[in-house]
Amino acid sequence: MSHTKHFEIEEVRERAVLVGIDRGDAAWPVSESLAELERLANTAGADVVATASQKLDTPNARTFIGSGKAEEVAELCRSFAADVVIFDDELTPSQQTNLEKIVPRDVKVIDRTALILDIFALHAATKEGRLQVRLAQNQYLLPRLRGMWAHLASNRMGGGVGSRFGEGESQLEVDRRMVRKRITSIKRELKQLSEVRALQRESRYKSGMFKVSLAGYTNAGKSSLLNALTDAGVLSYDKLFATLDSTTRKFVLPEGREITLTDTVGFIQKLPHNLVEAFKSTLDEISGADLILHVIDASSPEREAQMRSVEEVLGQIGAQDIKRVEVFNKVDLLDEGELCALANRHHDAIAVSALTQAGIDDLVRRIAVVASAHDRLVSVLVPYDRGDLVSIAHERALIVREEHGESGTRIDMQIGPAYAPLFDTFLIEEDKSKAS
Ligand SMILES: Nc1nc2c(ncn2[C@@H]2O[C@H](COP(=O)(O)OP(=O)(O)OP(=O)(O)O)[C@@H](O)[C@H]2O)c(=O)[nH]1
Ligand SMILES: [Mg+2]
Repeated sequence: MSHTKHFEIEEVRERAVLVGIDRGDAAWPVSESLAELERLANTAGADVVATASQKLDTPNARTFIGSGKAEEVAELCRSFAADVVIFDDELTPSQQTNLEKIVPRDVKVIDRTALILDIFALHAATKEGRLQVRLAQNQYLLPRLRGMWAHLASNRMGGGVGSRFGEGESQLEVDRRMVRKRITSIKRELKQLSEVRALQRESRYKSGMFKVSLAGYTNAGKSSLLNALTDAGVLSYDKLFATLDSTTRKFVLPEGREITLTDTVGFIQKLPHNLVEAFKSTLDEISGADLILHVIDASSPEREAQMRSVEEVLGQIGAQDIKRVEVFNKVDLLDEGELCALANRHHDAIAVSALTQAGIDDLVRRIAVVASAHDRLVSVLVPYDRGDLVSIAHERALIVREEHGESGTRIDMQIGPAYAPLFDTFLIEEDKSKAS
């Protein structure tokens, strides 16, 4: 696959030191958070050579960690010939500057947010995806711009070369203005693309098809599950954020009803706010769904905390009221006892394995139940010159009984609210007790 090659060819792996603070959070122990940061670093092309953490309730305003700890990190960089220090939380611009003065020259200091942005930039495949990443990158950059040309400023004051642009304006102001302009123009381009996407969604909506979105923590197996259901051939990868662009596939439920399934970008704890905003139109695929399959890696030790952070992001994008089914994936990695405990804790959930296909039928059945929850139960008599309606019934409804009589085809069926009105003129009777 060309994607794999891409990683092999460009591999110049950097040596990274990871730094986290221990806030005594039982749900996300610092060790787990750093383990995740290591996976992010690996995905971005860095190997972790050393790790440091410090117990702290609130970060140090100047250097994030205490100054003694910062010296220790600098020492680690020297001993392990590190190229980069990666902090597990977002640094303020001044913390970043101060830390860069403490670590050896040429060692970069970055944070989790910059790392995630980097991975997104590596994996963005469509025009919209790339624009969304560039928007988030520029928004991240804006407050972090420094007067890189500060040493020239004094020369400029005295006139001469380089002093003639933007009178009275420092290089920093020029840079900021440029980045702001770039942000505006990216936003404009994105707006046009999102209008196109909205139209596509609209036409899918008008088609009345039931829309299902797969959402969940990164690496939970959303793409694998879409592949298991539809042979979509979506890239699934043991890397974080393998999927950035949503893929929509048509899926036919066993009863014959057609629905759409959409794979989406994964979530992560401490997801940069800018990124959520920049990916708004991609995330609209989730907030516009009729049903969200919340895909969970059942084998992850951080499973419950991951579920909570997904719920949080779903709230941020206004998807909290959409019907949701929890799908525990990778159950092939659990033993009997763990499976029982899972079932006890989450009664309503479905356990599956995209790998072995276990539980996939249960999942499809559950989707079918939810898709038919708003159906009307009707009996109609369709005249023989309306074969078009009979086809619609076959494709979109759940047929209970079908008979060919003298004056037409009698169909007893469960049909969604989007299609039912088409049959109103041929209605014989309706069972209102089914109304939901
Ligand atoms: N053992 C096991 N591994 C699985 C299963 N489903 C997925 N995986 C593996 O988990 C990894 C992540 O799978 P993906 O389908 O790429 O996960 P994703 O949720 O789409 O991830 P992102 O797109 O990065 O958010 C891959 O290495 C898969 O092979 C499963 O049921 N069992
Ligand atoms: Mg994926």
